[in-house]
Amino acid sequence: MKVALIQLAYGDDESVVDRTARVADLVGAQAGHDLVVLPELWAAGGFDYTAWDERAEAVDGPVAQALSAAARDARVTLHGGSIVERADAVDPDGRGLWNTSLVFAPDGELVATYRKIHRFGFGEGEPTLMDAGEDLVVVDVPVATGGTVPVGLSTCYDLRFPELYRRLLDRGAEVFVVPAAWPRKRVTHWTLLGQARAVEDQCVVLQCNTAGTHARHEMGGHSQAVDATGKVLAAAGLDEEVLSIDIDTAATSEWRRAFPVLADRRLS
Ligand SMILES: NC(=O)CCC(=O)C(=O)O
Repeated sequence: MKVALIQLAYGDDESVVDRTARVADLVGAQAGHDLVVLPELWAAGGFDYTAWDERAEAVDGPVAQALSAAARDARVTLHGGSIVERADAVDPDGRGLWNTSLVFAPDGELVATYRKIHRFGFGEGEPTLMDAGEDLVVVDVPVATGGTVPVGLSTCYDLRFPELYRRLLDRGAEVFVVPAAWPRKRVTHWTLLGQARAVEDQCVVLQCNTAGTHARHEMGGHSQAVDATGKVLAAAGLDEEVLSIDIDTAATSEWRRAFPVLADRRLS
């Protein structure tokens, strides 16, 4: 499976319209990959809390439409990072906004949505402004060499909750995708936890972080692809960068057979 992780950098001065056009061009340049991944909340701004309400949109809103067209033009499965989703049907006790990932097929069809389950902010930001997602999502991504790969979805702060990944594993995931807006000051946790999830669940982990500084938060970059043995296949630095990785997906089941630690679980 050929994967591109687009570690996007942005600041406070670029409009959402300009950033969306730039992202569409970056996705367009990834034709030939099976799966292209963008970071969390790249259009709304990962830590730009005050802009989220104004930048919220439906899953068929302007950013989603641009992503759909970009997936179709490049003929790739596109994990569009996430948007601030505003839904039509809202629980009267809820906030009516979610941090929602959108996955588009190579024909541009929206094939999966995932609402971030663990909200980051300790009483600020996400927990006060957004509702928590409840549903686990595993999506089958087609690969040019034949067949599909089951990919489990998660977002940023979710990475700190290993039980989520165990449940995705139990739903058949062989790859975990983690788009993020993870700050530089905790980036060692980001790289370490990604490798831990790969080792403990014997899954490939694809982490796509944000770069640059926005809303006074310096982002950590260091996107990475980790194989099911915990080996780092590719790693980015601090700046905007696209990682292109060829993943041997058959190696995951070979490793699970050779080192069958998951068969020794006793508390599932
Ligand atoms: N956007 C996020 O979920 C940030 C998570 C984070 O900074 C952390 O877990 O540390």
